[in-house]
Amino acid sequence: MHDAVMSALKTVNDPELHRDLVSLGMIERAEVVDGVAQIKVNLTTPACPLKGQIEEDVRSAVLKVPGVHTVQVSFGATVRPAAQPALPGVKHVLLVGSGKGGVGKSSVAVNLAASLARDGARVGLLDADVYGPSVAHMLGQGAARVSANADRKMQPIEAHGLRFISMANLSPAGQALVWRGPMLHSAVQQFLKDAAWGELDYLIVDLPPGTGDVQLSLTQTVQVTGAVIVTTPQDVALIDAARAIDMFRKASVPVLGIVENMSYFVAPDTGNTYDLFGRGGSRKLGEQYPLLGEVPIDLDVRQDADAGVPAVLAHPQTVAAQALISVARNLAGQVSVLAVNRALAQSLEELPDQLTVV
Ligand SMILES: Nc1ncnc2c1ncn2[C@@H]1O[C@H](COP(=O)(O)OP(=O)(O)OP(=O)(O)O)[C@@H](O)[C@H]1O
Repeated sequence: MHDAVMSALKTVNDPELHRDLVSLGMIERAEVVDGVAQIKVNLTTPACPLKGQIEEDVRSAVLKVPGVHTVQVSFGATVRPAAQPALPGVKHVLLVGSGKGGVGKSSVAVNLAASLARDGARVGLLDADVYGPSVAHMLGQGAARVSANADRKMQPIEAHGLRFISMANLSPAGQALVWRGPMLHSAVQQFLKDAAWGELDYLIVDLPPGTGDVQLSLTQTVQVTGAVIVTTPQDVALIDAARAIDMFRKASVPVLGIVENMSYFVAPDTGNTYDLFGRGGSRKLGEQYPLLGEVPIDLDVRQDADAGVPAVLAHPQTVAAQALISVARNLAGQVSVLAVNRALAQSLEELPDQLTVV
């Protein structure tokens, strides 16, 4: 019976990875007792965007096995690391960048991090927007101060199920930073390497807007899995977003997708939708970059940020929060695809050596 169930599961493909669940090592348990099959699928991310579809496909495949009348599907998740871990204990470093300031990059970074943590991932958030650090404020921790632990490492602050570090928690409130490139480089290095991040599935980095020293320094300091570009849909923002994409391309950082923020506005009184800045404009950036989602302008996103609770936690049912949750899941899906494909490519590279040994 077990063999028959495994054969049935071999016909189910992960919709994003395009390989079957058995070869991908995603079947953690497959048991049948008195006609009841219990299947536990170990997803490649707890924020899997296609969990529902996988559940349906597993159920219908296993129901075809003679003698099975009920299928119970449960899920676990283990995030697959990049070929080389970014930092000790950190599986993926994901950069959130933008060409221009004010497009909602920090809001997206904070909500992405909170959404991934809400789905069960271990998440860190590094506010590398050293000139305008807003992450601490958006997480309601503007007054908190970073302390050193027993190993004299910076201890990230915990809030809303994630860990974060921001320059705002190091420098006295309200003081501007007047630092030159090399100092910024070393500050970012310290945030990354001298902080006790612990075990993380994703370390989200909120970059300063544009294409400057901090961005370059980060891509050179650690093995980054990929970058997300946040833009608004109007042409002036897209021109700068294209520049940011080009910077990542030159630094060999894969662009995992685009987030179109302030994409449209739904009037709360009439329900009418207005495309204030020309919704869908980010498609002009090119077909090769997945559009991770379109986030509308929403009063809650701004008010929740000012109240220190990310909208995906404070008002998860609103259209904007749902869009942000879906952006986070689509991003997690892209990361899984990249990690699994890299692991496969690596195992293929190793194959000739193994054959020689045999
Ligand atoms: N979808 C949205 N709906 C409503 N308000 C938003 C939305 N996205 C961002 N905002 C608001 O717009 C303002 C700017 O957002 P945010 O600070 O995230 O932008 P940014 O791109 O990180 O800016 P900078 O690069 O200058 O740091 C904030 O007040 C934020 O609350």
